Amino acid sequence: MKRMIGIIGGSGLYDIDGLQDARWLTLDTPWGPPSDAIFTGTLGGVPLAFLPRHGRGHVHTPSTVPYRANIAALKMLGVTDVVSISACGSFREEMAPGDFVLVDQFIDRTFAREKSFFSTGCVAHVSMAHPTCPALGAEVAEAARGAGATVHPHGTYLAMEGPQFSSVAESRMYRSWGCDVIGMTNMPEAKLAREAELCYASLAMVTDYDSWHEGHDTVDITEILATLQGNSARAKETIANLPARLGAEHAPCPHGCDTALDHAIMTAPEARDPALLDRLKAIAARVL
Ligand SMILES: CSC[C@H]1O[C@H](OP(=O)(O)O)[C@H](O)[C@@H]1O
Ligand SMILES: Nc1ncnc2[nH]cnc12
Repeated sequence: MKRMIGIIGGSGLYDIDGLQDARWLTLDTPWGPPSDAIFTGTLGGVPLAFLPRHGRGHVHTPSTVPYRANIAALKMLGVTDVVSISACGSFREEMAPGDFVLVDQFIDRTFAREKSFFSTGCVAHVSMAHPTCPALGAEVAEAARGAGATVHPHGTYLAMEGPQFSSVAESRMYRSWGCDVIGMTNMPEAKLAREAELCYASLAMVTDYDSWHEGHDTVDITEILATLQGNSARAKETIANLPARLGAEHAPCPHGCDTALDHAIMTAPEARDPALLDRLKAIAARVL
């Protein structure tokens, strides 16, 4: 099938350069409108859709980002591969501000968000044992290295509710749990991408040492913004490198991202809610 790259831009990344035939598309989904219009076009001959996660001007808090609408809108546009770009704090000395981390595991501590497209009348359980696509992630990591970034190839991301940052005690606790980085937005985004059978990779840009590091100030937004400004050119170059690495064809995912719903739906056909099924067609038509 034809590939379409979807980029979800995090804090500090509200647009991208170099798209051909570019236009901002306003879309609606069965879960309401996404965070903003979606910037679509082609980059290096590959169709690409860019969505600023918080909206242009940074309107949505991590809790109010319409995660379901964002993933549904990308799926409805024909996106096959989602690359999530985020700012994060670091729990590791060696994951220093300015470095990039290819996140491949999550601990989800968010609690005030809708986390599934499925619901009463159509229940589904997808696997999140391996929450990101290793094949897509490997290309994203190389694209970032090609942009001159120091890239750590693995990382466990603690997803916190926010919007306040962690206390020193929380920061130490997450570190003791073995987490590598912390942010407020990759969950439920990764879960929803899996439900929508999209390959999903998360590239997190370290902006600070959160609040555990005795040799550094506790995290504050001024430090984060300064690091983000320094990093945005690298993030944009990473995106520019992606089409050549990924190519125009999306082969069946060797890790099964695009068949995640094969055995996931539990609800008997005769017990399914027709109104919910109607909405679910936007993301799960393949199995309904
Ligand atoms: C700007 S600091 C906190 C904010 O930044 C990150 O957002 P994103 O993941 O969209 O880059 C973090 O998760 C918080 O939402
Ligand atoms: N320390 C931190 N905690 C949560 N989200 C972040 N985003 C960037 N730095 C962060």
